[in-house]
Amino acid sequence: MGEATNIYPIYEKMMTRSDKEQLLGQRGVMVWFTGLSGSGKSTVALGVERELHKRGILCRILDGDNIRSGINKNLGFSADDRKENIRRIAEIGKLFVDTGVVTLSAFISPTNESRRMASGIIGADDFKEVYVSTPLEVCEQRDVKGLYARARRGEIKDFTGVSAPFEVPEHPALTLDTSVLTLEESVNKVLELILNNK
Ligand SMILES: Nc1ncnc2c1ncn2[C@@H]1O[C@H](COP(=O)(O)OS(=O)(=O)O)[C@@H](OP(=O)(O)O)[C@H]1O
Ligand SMILES: Nc1ncnc2c1ncn2[C@@H]1O[C@H](COP(=O)(O)OP(=O)(O)O)[C@@H](O)[C@H]1O
Repeated sequence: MGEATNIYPIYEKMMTRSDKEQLLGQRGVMVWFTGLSGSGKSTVALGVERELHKRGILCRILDGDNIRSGINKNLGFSADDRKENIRRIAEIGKLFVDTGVVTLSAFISPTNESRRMASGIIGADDFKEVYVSTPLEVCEQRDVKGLYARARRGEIKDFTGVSAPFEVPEHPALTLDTSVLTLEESVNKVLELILNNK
């Protein structure tokens, strides 16, 4: 176990990213949503996916439903586990981007350090950070899953925005406050970001 010493790269035999992008007629990119629970990351990502699909653009959403319940089901919400969660998501995302797929990631990713790591794994040119800046009070009022109420009662520890930190992104490509923008407006802004990424 440990070091993979007997593995030899086969990359020179593989079709390239550019071959795949030509096949699909599109460019791979990672749209990295970040924001509090309930801010609207998944809802906006779903809207974007639907619109891309209509335009014949292949898209993949990575979110808690397919990552935290699968490959990352051994991870919780300590600072170390969140970091590992993001690292694996970025590595998986990179595979999709390298296949020419428009990839949408919808995780809180609460720290600048973890988002920097994700950008480093994927490559800064292919990494578009979208900060869903919906205020905590609005997210808490929505309380889609009833988790804020439980966190306030002390039933969930280290809950982002309540008892664990969220660091505001320093230079996002886009900021969306879903308490001000309609869903359609947010979706259109993300679409514009993707479609202008030539
Ligand atoms: N302690 C704590 N803090 C924050 N969130 C919690 C916690 N426990 C469970 N949940 C639920 O898990 C979802 C966040 O998971 P993420 O993988 O996006 O978080 S992170 O990026 O690793 O910080 C988040 O879902 P979303 O609402 O989709 O963001 C919560 O429903
Ligand atoms: N303008 C809006 N844009 C996006 N979501 C909105 C908007 N207005 C209300 N919502 C609601 O806010 C909630 C956001 O939840 P979700 O997308 O799961 O957030 P996250 O993935 O960030 O945890 C959904 O119930 C959604 O219907």
